[in-house]
Amino acid sequence: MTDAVTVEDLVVDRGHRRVLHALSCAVPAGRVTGLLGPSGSGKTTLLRALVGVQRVRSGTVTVLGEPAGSPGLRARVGYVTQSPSVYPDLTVRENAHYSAALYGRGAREADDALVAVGLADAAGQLVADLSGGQRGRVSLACALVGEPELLLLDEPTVGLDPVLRVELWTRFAELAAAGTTLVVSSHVMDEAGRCDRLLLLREGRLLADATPGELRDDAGTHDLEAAFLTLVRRGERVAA
Ligand SMILES: Nc1ncnc2c1ncn2[C@@H]1O[C@H](COP(=O)(O)OP(=O)(O)OP(=O)(O)O)[C@@H](O)[C@H]1O
Repeated sequence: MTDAVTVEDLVVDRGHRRVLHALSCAVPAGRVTGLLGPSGSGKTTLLRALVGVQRVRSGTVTVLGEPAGSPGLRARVGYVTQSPSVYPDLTVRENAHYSAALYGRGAREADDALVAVGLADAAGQLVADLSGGQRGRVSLACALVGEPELLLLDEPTVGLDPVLRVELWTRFAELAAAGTTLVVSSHVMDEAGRCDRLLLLREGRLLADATPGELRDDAGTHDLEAAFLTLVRRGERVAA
């Protein structure tokens, strides 16, 4: 299996503090990789480094064979930030169609993206009138419409009800099956089981790079949250 992303010895400082400590990892192509870890562990910072918008102190980040942030990657990498990047004074459909135009796609792709995020019925509504969860889904639709090879999603399921969460994870699996590489950050461990591979971050260090099954076997528990805690405690014992 080839890797869509490789990170080697990545060091990032933010606000005079070291946020990523010589982090090395890889993201397999055509799979859903979960980026899991507590709040403040460095998930967003790592995603920003993959997009190429994060100032890095040292290390290398290679994305789809090119250095992260290379101009040639702009149309090949989609990034959905935690706060929705949408136009509130446009309707849902207008937002999707505008993004489609930017990516050289048509109205059909824009409408398909709205169906994929469950917003077809809200297409005529102004984004300003939507709930936070709905706005997040408009943002996701705007990234999907460009059909990027690598899709980076920062906590895309926050604020969504359980039905929508399951539907979106199903959609992520479908995208991966069609060849898209996805990196999905979350601090909800019950979502970890839906990923093909997991990168577990804690305080800017990689605690584990494994499949959910490997993690369960290693920690001797079926519960991924418990497995994560076992790894944390093991790390603390080693450090002590
Ligand atoms: N703009 C900034 N300036 C200075 N420090 C920052 C900035 N943004 C984040 N940090 C710090 O970097 C560290 C990692 O933050 P990051 O946002 O990457 O974590 P995260 O795992 O994505 O958290 P969350 O799940 O809460 O979004 C934190 O200690 C945070 O305080």
